[in-house]
Formats: sequence, structure tokens, C-alpha cells
Amino acid sequence: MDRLTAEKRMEELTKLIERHNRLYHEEDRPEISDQEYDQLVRELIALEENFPELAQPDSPTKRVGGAPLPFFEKVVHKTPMLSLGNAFSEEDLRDFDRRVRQAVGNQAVRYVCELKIDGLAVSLLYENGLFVKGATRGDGTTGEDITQNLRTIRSIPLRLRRPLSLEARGEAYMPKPAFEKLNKEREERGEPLFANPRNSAAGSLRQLDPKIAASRQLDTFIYSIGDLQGESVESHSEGLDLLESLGFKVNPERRTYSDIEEVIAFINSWTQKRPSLPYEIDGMVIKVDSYAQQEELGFTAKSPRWAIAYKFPAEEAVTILEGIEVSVGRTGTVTPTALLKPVSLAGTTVKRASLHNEDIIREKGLLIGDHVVVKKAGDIIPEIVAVLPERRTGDETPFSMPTHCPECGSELVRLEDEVALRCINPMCPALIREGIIHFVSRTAMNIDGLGEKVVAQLYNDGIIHSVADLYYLHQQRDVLLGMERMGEKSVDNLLAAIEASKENSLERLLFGLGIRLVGAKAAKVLAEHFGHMDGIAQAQEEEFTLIDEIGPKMAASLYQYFRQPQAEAVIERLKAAGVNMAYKGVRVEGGENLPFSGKTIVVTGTLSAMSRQEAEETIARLGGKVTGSVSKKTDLVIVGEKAGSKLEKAEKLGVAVMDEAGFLQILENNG
Ligand SMILES: NC(=O)c1ccc[n+]([C@@H]2O[C@H](COP(=O)([O-])OP(=O)(O)OC[C@H]3O[C@@H](n4cnc5c(N)ncnc54)[C@H](O)[C@@H]3O)[C@@H](O)[C@H]2O)c1
Repeated sequence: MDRLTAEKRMEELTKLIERHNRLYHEEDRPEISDQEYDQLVRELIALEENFPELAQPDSPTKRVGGAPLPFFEKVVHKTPMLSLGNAFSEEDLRDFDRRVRQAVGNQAVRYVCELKIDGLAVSLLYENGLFVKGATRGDGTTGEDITQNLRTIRSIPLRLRRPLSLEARGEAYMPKPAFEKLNKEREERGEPLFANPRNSAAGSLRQLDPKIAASRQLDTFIYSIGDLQGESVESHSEGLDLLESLGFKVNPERRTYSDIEEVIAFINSWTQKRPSLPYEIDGMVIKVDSYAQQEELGFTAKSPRWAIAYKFPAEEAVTILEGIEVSVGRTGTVTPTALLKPVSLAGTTVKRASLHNEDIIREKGLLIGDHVVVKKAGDIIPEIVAVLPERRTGDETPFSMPTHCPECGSELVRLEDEVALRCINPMCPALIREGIIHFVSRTAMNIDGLGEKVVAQLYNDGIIHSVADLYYLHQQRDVLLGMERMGEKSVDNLLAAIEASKENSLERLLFGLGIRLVGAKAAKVLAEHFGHMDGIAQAQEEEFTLIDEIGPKMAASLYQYFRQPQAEAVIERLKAAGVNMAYKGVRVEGGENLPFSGKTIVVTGTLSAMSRQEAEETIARLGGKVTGSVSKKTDLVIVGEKAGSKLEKAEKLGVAVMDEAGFLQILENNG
């Protein structure tokens, strides 16, 4: 970037940040998310580093908070109440550790890790054990006198257990239940809602009438001691212990470590556990424990060099909807997918989000170019949860769903009581291709080495036209060898996996055919009931409905499927290739012999080997019942990476827990 452009952008950023500071710190009504704000600040810092001569002495990167409100008495802090430097990654934390160790020479360092409570900083002055004055941080030098409001918070002792004079600093916050209750009441009264518990706590403490603050159920955690008279402490952790013994509420989730890697592990554990807390935390604070070392490290204009705030990755992010792509699935349903301006969300970059169906586009009033809020649903698939119409510029354009299939051009239809549009052309390349992808998938025929890309290539190049053609691929070894990324070894493995799949029990084949409405569980029931494909293919519609688990719609779908000449041809070709058509399990009523029979199972966290849906279908195939939440009735919880509150609950209730490796072992043992 040239100097002139940088100068312009820096001015622009300064104005923007100042505006958002005012809205957030002075008016308690932010318009953008903290992540967006932090992004603006990081951009300005980077420009100031690249063009130091352009950095302004009063830049918002060097200032703390906002101006105190005029209708409160002012309190000048004895020592400034500063902000904290930020860390957004493990690398940032290791850099902090390197800086600290460099500054203190070869001395050993101990860190205290604390939760970063999302409220507002308060200063509490005590004289001879009595609470005499309480203030906000304000601009760091001067805060607002909110003593009367602070007196209403029960966890702030009005008299200490010993008559000491000191300043206690901490965070005043609104617990989640109180925040939800407050916003519900405001909604009922038609008043504007608070954006988050932090802003509602700040708003409550800056009321002129203490009765209002008293009604807001605020709480505190105290995290530092200063100006202590007549006694002394040598370290931050000792200070916290003293505060606790004097009657302050100090957060119990604090730990001391000497190795930054232990600090990182502790932080990561909280990234997962934080939803279970009854109050909001937006990160973790890491502080050098020894006061002597803190002194050596000192301060920048805005923050201490001996502490850093690690900010959790965003669970929601704001970005721009750049377009909508429409694709056709194996059952012909047409699904729109949002194409997003790439944004970082919970540790990954998100570029696409599911929109499920057109109704969502209409309900949410989405326009191309809109600012949207994206969230990771169940921490895996991002989705659009809100549109921000107030951020429209007028350049946004509406989107309408196509009337014809983007792959085969035939007219799309809406089947009765369905919201989604469908392509009903059985010869549509999308339906066939996606159908083959489903057929080879882990929960169906489980053919290793046939990923989506390989299937798409085989189909697009005209090497296969249906699932049956897979079983004749050995006749085209040379063609396979000519494909990209296909060496001798991978072709051999692939052909062996296809050969092995011929031995699968009937339910896998039946599920793999992708008959509308027939999921893994129904396929199992049918296979068990009929024992052979021929029985199913020849059955009358009524015969299906006599089976408990099969409803009239599925019965109709099954009957129609087997009356199609293409379906008949595919099954004949599969038979001719030697694909097993019989049920191989023991035909016992209810399938008691399956590993998960009669078990209620919950899956939580991210599995590495398969999607959540695949896992659930597999469990169903193995006799288990999958539910969404953990209770006393749950028999087993299967946990993947980043399992959160469900794992905790299972542990609390004493429910059995199995990791992914254990789960995969069971799958392996059960074909
Ligand atoms: N959305 C917006 O428009 C907007 C605007 C301005 C600021 N902000 C948010 O506010 C931040 C800047 O505010 P800040 O200066 O208060 O910095 P900060 O929130 O990043 O960190 C400093 C504050 O952390 C708090 N804290 C909580 N637990 C603590 C603990 N255990 N030990 C020490 N401190 C603890 C203290 O109040 C302290 O003042 C931004 O990074 C952004 O997240 C948002």
C-alpha cells in the first residue's frame, strides 16, 4: 500500500473505531460485533507499524475505553485502569511468553490464568475495611462515581473481614439467566433489547437511580488488589488469595503454570467448556505472577506488558453474502448455498453456508450483497442465522430460485407438502452422480477409495452410468490407470474394495439404492423382514404397510421404485456381477444381536472419520436409537473432538462415554 492510501485508510479507521468506541463504552449499544471491532483495530495497528511516521499520538490504539458520562461525579484513579493486549492464536501466546522471558532474563516465570469475564471493570476503594467509593474505568484515568449502584451488588462486601485499606479491581457482570430475564421483560414492554450481558451490565451500573441497578441482579469477580496499606503481598496469586479471605468473590477457575504449553492446554479446555458457565466469558487472561517481574516488564500506553487477553474464536461472525449457488442432490432436491465473503469463524475460514431452502431466503428477506450473521450449527456446518438490513447500502439485489434444473434443464416441481423444489427427471446427471456417491458411502456399500471427486470424474467421463457399472470397472483397468492421481496401487485397492463390497448384507445395498424415504434404519427392517431383494422387489404396496416401521408413504415409494424399468435393469446387472442380494444378519425380531440394540445413544463433538449424520445412520443400522440430548435415560455418549456440555453432562450423570476410536472398532467388528 502506498503512503497516501495508507494515510487515508488510517484516518477512516480512526473515525470508525472512535465511533464504535463511543457506541460501546459510552452508550452501551454496539452496532458491530467484537470480532469486527478487533479486526478494525488490528488493521490500524498494522498500518501504524508499517507507517510509524503517520501514527497519531492520540490514536485509538493508544487509548483506553470511553469518556466518563457528564452526569456522574468523576473519580481520578490512583493508578490508571488500563486495557489488555490481545492474543488471537496459540502463536500469539507463545510470542507473549517469548517477550516476557526475554524481558526478565533467565529467571523462572509463573503465569496465573484466569477467565476473562465479559462485563465491565470497576474499582472499589476501601478505607479501614469499609467500602467508601466505587468507580467505572472510564477513559482509564478518570472514571464515573457509581458507588450507590455498586452498593446494591450483594457480592461486593460493604465491610471487609479485616479493617484494611486497599483498592480492589474486578469485573461487574450480569449472569446469563438475569440477562435473559431482563431482555424478555424489555421485549414485553416494547423497549430496545441489550445486545449482550456486557452491555446490559454497563447500562445497569450507569443508571442514576440505584433501585434500577438493584433490580438487575448483577454480580462481581474481583481480580486485582492495589494500594494495600499496612500489609504486603509479593505476587498476583497471593493477592487473589488475600482478596478471597477478605470476603471478595474471586473466580475459582484460576490456575498457575510455569510452561506456556500448559497455559495453552488450559485455555483450550475452556474454549470447549465455556457454554456451560452461568456467565459470559470472552477469553482468558494470562498474567505474570511475580510483582517484581511485573515491575520489570512495565506498561505500554494502553496495557501492561505482563498480561495478555486471549480472545476466544468467534462462534458467530458477520460477513457479506456474495452470491447464491444452486445445486441438485441425489433425491432431486434443489438446495441453495450461500457464497460468502471468506470470514474466520471458530478457527476455520467459512466461505459457504447452507440455506436449506428457498423459504429461508424469503423469510429472512435475504438480498445478494447483504451483511449476514453466520454461525456454526452444532459446530460443523455454518448457517446464516440473521440478516442485518440496517447495514444495506441500496446496492443489494434480490435472488430468485431457478425454475429449471441447473444440470439437466428440466422444469423443477414442488411435490405436495414439501418446501423444496425438485428435479424429477430420473435421467438427470446430478441425480445419478449424487446417487452413486451415496451408494459407495460408508453407511451404504462402504467402498473405500471412491470419494466424491473420483465418482464425479468416472461419471462425467462416461466410464460409469449407474451404480451397477462399478462392478464392471475391473474390465476397464487401463482407463482407470489413465485417470488423474490413480496409480497401480490405488487402482488395485479400489477394485479390491469394490469386489469386497459384493459380500455386503442386503440392507446396505437396499439403502445404497437411494430409494426415496428409505433410510438406513428402514433398509435394515426391510432386509430382515424379507430376507432377499427379490421378495422386496416383488412385494405389493400393502405388504410393506403391514410392517410396523414402514408407513404408507414409504410403502408407496418402495413399490413405485421397483416398478421402474431402470431400477430393474440395475438390479439385474448387480446380480449378474455377483453382488449379494440376501440378508446376512441373524433374523431375530428386533435385532437383539446387534451391538447397539436397545441402547439410547448421543453423538457429540466432531468425528474425524465421518459426518454426524453418517454416524447416526450407522448407529441406527447397528440397532441403536439416537437422541439429541443427554439424560439419565442415555446409555452411551460417543464423543468426537471438541465435545462440550453434553460430555460434561454425561460425566455428571455417570453415563458411559466412548471415544471415536472405540466407536470405529465396533463398526469394524460389525462390518
Ligand atoms: N463491538 C464494538 O463496537 C466494540 C467497541 C469497542 C470495544 N469493543 C470490545 O471491547 C474490547 C476493548 O475493551 P477493553 O479495553 O475493555 O479491553 P478488553 O476487554 O480486551 O480487556 C480488558 C478488560 O478485560 C476485563 N477483564 C475481565 N476479566 C479479567 C481478568 N480476569 N483480569 C483482568 N481483566 C479482566 C477488564 O475489564 C479489563 O478492563 C475490544 O477488544 C472489543 O472486544 C467492542
